[in-house]
Amino acid sequence: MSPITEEIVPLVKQCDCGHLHYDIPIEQMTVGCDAFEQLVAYLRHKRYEKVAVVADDRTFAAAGKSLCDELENQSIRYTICLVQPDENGDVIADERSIVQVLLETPNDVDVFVAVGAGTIHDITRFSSHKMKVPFISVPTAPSVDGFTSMGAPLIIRGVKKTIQAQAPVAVFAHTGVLSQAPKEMIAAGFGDMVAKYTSLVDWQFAHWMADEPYCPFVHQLTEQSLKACVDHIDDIADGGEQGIRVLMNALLQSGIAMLLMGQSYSASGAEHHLSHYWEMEFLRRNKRQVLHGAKVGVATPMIIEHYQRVFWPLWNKLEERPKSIDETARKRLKANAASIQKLLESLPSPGRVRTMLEKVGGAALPEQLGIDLPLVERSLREAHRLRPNRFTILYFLNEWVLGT
Ligand SMILES: NC(=O)C1=CN([C@@H]2O[C@H](COP(=O)(O)OP(=O)(O)OC[C@H]3O[C@@H](n4cnc5c(N)ncnc54)[C@H](O)[C@@H]3O)[C@@H](O)[C@H]2O)C=CC1
Ligand SMILES: O=C(CO)COP(=O)(O)O
Ligand code: NI
Repeated sequence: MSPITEEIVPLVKQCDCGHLHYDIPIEQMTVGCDAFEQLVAYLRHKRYEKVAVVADDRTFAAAGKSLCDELENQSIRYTICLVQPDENGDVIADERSIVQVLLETPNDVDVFVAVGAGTIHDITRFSSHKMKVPFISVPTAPSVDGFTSMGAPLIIRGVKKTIQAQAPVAVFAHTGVLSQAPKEMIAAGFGDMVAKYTSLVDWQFAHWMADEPYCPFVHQLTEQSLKACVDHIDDIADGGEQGIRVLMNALLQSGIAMLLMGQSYSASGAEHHLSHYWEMEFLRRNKRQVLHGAKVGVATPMIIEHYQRVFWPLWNKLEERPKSIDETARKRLKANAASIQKLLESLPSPGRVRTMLEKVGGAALPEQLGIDLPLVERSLREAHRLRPNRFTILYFLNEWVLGT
């Protein structure tokens, strides 16, 4: 166990929110410079003899090679699958990558080891789950909060869908590898955390307005991770060991929060839907991908702005638009009016979020990432449809109030 899971497990047992919480299958979580030695000891302890390492060219160079050397030295049998990039040079968590992993993995494998960032993890998470084999996580960059979650956001026939699969049985994050990761990936990890400002607001709103399952403990875990990153923004911007540890632990904890719900409510709201929409559009246009955390980072202040400029004035006038929402929704809005107002007021200003993103070396505006204004505007009208079962303020605004 790790300090994170040691603290969380007993608290989950006490949680009385009334919702099912998934068990945390993660037996060991190491964030340190001896991560690879610990991984080998774990493999021995579990008697995992046939290991399938999944990486891509870059993550193999960053960590896979030295990990495989260690396996070799310890006479542990392994195969390597280097997932191929697409025509644009991007490794994508899609059908082709999954089939490659399934084809290149022996049927009698004991355990998978995902050596990479978010994409390699999701490919491995899904493939290992389908083969009914556990997987071990070796993050190569603190770029997303998906290492410990159970969902695999995949591109299937060009559409980004999240399929619940499995969480890793152990995580071995090498601090030496993480601090050598490209600076943009560290900034992206911070962006994925900043996105929790709006995802948590959307989640709370969804609970009040649409009775979506909600858990205050999971909310608190996520908020705590966000706060740790904001409080240590200078360390994260420095890129030193202390900042990398804070960021990585926050990302791992937010992933566990998702895992507990078996859903990404806590970590992914309208800002993520914009990002997914842009990602799909870039694939259609054959444009090089932009890091997930960079996209959700710039989408966060945009969503805050949109809620303040569009939702708030309309919400105040809902009484004058009797046809726009039904009676149940109107009653719920009335009952929660003060809380919703407080919730929106709790959000930081868009300017403050942009300043934070810039401080860690990230982009603050979509155009800096090559996301043009017409695409931004279209996504604000349509992105919520990517997740028809995920209620957000954007969903409410577009489907219930404006009827777009
Ligand atoms: N499962 C979940 O709950 C979550 C999944 N995600 C998913 O994760 C994906 C994005 O993952 P990211 O980590 O942003 O990017 P990524 O995994 O696509 O990696 C981007 C690039 O960075 C390279 N890279 C990774 N580590 C490196 C290192 N140490 N040195 C040099 N290059 C390195 C990779 O080879 C790749 O070319 C998206 O598909 C997103 O939807 C994001 C959050 C949560
Ligand atoms: O990126 C995520 C959390 O940071 C999860 O995204 P989904 O909601 O698309 O699974
Ligand atoms: Ni994310």
